[in-house]
Amino acid sequence: MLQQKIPATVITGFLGAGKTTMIRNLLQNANGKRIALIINEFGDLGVDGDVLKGCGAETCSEDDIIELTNGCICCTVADDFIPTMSKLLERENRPDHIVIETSGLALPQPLVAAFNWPEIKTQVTVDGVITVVDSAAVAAGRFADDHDRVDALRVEDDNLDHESPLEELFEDQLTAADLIVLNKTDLIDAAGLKIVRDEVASRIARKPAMIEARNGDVAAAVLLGLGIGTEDDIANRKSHHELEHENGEEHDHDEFHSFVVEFGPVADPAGFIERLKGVIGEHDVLRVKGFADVPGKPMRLLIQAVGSRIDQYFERAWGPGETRGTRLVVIGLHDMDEQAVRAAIAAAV
Ligand SMILES: Nc1nc2c(ncn2[C@@H]2O[C@H](COP(=O)(O)OP(=O)(O)OP(=O)(O)O)[C@@H](O)[C@H]2O)c(=O)[nH]1
Repeated sequence: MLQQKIPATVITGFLGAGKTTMIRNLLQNANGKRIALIINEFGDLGVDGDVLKGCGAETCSEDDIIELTNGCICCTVADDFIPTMSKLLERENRPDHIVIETSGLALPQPLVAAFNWPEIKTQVTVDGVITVVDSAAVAAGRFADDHDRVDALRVEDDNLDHESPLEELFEDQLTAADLIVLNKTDLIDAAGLKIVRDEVASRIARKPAMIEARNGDVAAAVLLGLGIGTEDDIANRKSHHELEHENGEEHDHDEFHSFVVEFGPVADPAGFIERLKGVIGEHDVLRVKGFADVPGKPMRLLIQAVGSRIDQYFERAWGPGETRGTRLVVIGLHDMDEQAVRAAIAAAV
């Protein structure tokens, strides 16, 4: 008997838009559907996987959460993604649905195109691509505000054929979408939301549905079961890179840079967060996430910075064999001064 294809939902969106938060919600209201999750992160700390493993949803056990940390999924399709999918499909206990969280810097197009590879196409179909948008960041002009800077760089470097890397990625992720989730609407008012809707609509020729959300709280029935089969249409949703390099030049992430800072205990977390905010603002850091060791506290402190907005909460107890320590991933544009940021964070502790 021919097995039914397993639907796979691709969740994309820029750094910190709320992908992991939405997936966490999804796992907790998946109505008994068994979900396998493939998570890809930029920066190799595996924070998202940790956050999701800790969510305790019965519909997705730790075995069902697979982390791909060898770089952005769009660049490691052949080496990483296809073998992972093949292994998943060989399992006796196949999932009802596969959810893939791309890194915030990934282009969804090569990933979706991989579903046309023969070994995958017969068994899985892309249920839909969902693009999560940080509405507050869009309203603040985050993806459109550095035209001057890019123009200045272009004067310095004739080879620069890109628009702003943030803007380009934002458009590429929207271009791939079957459904757009305008997240973080709690941070803006009605006028801001109108700006976001107009801005998003102006970036894409197709008109996928747009829904609004807070903390990624969207019913599973809305996210899963779109039934689009996006792999058949992905050639019509080309990224800037594909349009510019039809000759097959490799795509890379040279526009962005990430590193991990590690240090000891943070005795004054409130003060540290405040000072970290300053460092982020001064050096235009895009994203910081990781865990801190707060002396006297049995739990580790999760730190999540998106631009200079920082969330923090005690996430889970340090394990018995686990070495306490503070480890943060820092992500910025390629010209971020790593040594200066390292020194500034060290001074902020
Ligand atoms: N105020 C507010 N914060 C949110 C909302 N959704 C997510 N966040 C916060 O935004 C931060 C980033 O959320 P994540 O879900 O980790 O974002 P992500 O897209 O998975 O991030 P990357 O994997 O780094 O690309 C976290 O601190 C979340 O708690 C929202 O609707 N409103």
